[in-house]
Amino acid sequence: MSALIEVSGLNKFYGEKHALNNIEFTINKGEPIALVGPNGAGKTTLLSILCGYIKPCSGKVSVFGDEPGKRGNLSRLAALPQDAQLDPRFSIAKQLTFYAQLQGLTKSQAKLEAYRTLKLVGLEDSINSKPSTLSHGMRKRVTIAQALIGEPEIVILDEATAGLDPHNAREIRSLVAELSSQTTFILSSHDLSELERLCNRVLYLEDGCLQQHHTLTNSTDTQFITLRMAQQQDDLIPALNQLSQVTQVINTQDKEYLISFNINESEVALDVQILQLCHQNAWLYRQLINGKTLENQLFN
Ligand SMILES: Nc1ncnc2c1ncn2[C@@H]1O[C@H](COP(=O)(O)OP(=O)(O)OP(=O)(O)O)[C@@H](O)[C@H]1O
Repeated sequence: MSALIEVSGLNKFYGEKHALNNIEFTINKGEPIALVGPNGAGKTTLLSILCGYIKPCSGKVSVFGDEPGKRGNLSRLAALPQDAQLDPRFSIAKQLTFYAQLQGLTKSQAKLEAYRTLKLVGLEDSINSKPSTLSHGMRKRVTIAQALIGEPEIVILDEATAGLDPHNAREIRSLVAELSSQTTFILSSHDLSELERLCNRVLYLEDGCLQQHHTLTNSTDTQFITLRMAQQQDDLIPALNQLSQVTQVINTQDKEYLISFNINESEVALDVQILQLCHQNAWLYRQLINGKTLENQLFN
């Protein structure tokens, strides 16, 4: 598999501030990547370097085998900043047509491309609307359509669903999932459950350092069960600890328990035993997940 992005020994300073500290990772074609980290961790700085907006102080960064931002590669990578804005003066069709023309399409090709991308985000009926007549969610979808112009191979979406209602957020997630076979998405978000659903790999930045580098496959994860209850149950932890396969139970947050266990082939599967336990005690559970949630992978 060819690497689309290769980063090694990357450092970025803003004056005394060491914003990125010796970062190293590779992104291959067709694997959606999540970029996670607390405020000020260096996510925007890293994304800006990948786009070629700012230069690293040291290290190697290669995008499509070239320096980031190389002219010939500009249409191959699109980035949607968190605060992307539309021009209030022009219809969304005009704006997207203009951006498509900037990529070298003729006016008629560009119009078709504007229609194609607006259709992808479900806005083909609003094509002649000005941004002020659209809802916040619709405007966000227009900016995502803009990022998809010209079918870029890499699309960076910074907080693509922030501020959207659940319906709109779901539409965007479906679109990303649908396009992931042909487009490599890099998604930055504070919504870990969203990233968990969409991404195979996670880059976790903290204070400029790449702290963890996960692959979200369940194969390494089968020794954990995450149990979400309808109510906090004081008797639950002692009862779970009585089950012979269970090695540890952590109350990770309100009503959520992370259960570590050793598989014993001769016994009834642990998830079944846990459900029986809930049934016998009339404890209402909300969700049982085989494995750890992304949040628990990062923080527990
Ligand atoms: N232009 C700049 N000049 C000086 N310091 C900067 C500049 N841009 C970012 N920083 C600092 O570098 C660090 C990383 O900032 P960055 O914006 O990359 O973090 P982030 O992870 O994107 O944060 P957030 O989640 O809040 O958007 C922060 O301490 C920030 O204050």
